[in-house]
Amino acid sequence: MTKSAEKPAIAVSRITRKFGDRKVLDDITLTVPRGELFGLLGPSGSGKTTLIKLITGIDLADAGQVELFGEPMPQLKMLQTFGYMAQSDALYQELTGKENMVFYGSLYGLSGKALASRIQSAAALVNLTEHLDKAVTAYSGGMKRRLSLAIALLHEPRLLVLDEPTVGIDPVLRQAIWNELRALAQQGVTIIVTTHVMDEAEKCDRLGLIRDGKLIALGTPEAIIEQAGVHTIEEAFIAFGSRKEAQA
Ligand SMILES: Nc1ncnc2c1ncn2[C@@H]1O[C@H](COP(=O)(O)OP(=O)(O)OP(=O)(O)O)[C@@H](O)[C@H]1O
Repeated sequence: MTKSAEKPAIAVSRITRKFGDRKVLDDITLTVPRGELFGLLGPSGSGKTTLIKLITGIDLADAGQVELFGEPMPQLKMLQTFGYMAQSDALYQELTGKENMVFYGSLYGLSGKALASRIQSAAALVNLTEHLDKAVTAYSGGMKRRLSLAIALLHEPRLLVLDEPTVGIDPVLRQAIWNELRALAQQGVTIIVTTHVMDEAEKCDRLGLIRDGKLIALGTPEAIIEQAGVHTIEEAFIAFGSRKEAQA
């Protein structure tokens, strides 16, 4: 076994990111072991997307380090390692769903039968098979999100980085997608997912609660609830948030 084979999927250490004088992320340390379904929960503007961008190497921290599978980020060769679903869909509107998938699949070096078969299974997973030949302009918001998720899954990455993947997706499909994420994690895929939906947070193996750029709690949903002495994640979030304010 090589040294990096023992390393966690994600290791974020002492990350700070400033925009102007404002610390949008403040000294965040976080480790996600391989095969974990990890949720980053926080209100709008708390820093979730910024942290996700630092993990993928799209953005650079002012201080601290990110490693994926033991490799320092950013690194071009690591692009093959993960599938990334951004908060806003990066889709070619005038192309069909399938053409978008062919384009992104070829960026990952997929072609021929392997690409066709991956497109088929990723599209089936998000229930888009019947819509693959329509132009993306004709897709609803939820369909675009589903296509983005299918694209993130195309090259069967061992890490999935998903920024609010279920926004605009109906409850039935949302449930199906979470079941699939769980199944992927069981197969050893590591998943980091941002959400501000409490019932989604409860489906994660572990959660990081983020508020004003600070990690205010970290643990399994049950442990976080217990530690806060409350009954729900929502109540725990409020409890940890007010403790932090009192400390400040
Ligand atoms: N490029 C930028 N320049 C200046 N400020 C930024 C930039 N990107 C993000 N911010 C600010 O950083 C803060 C955190 O933003 P971020 O997008 O990470 O939050 P979030 O938790 O993902 O929110 P949401 O759930 O609404 O997407 C916000 O106040 C945002 O306005």
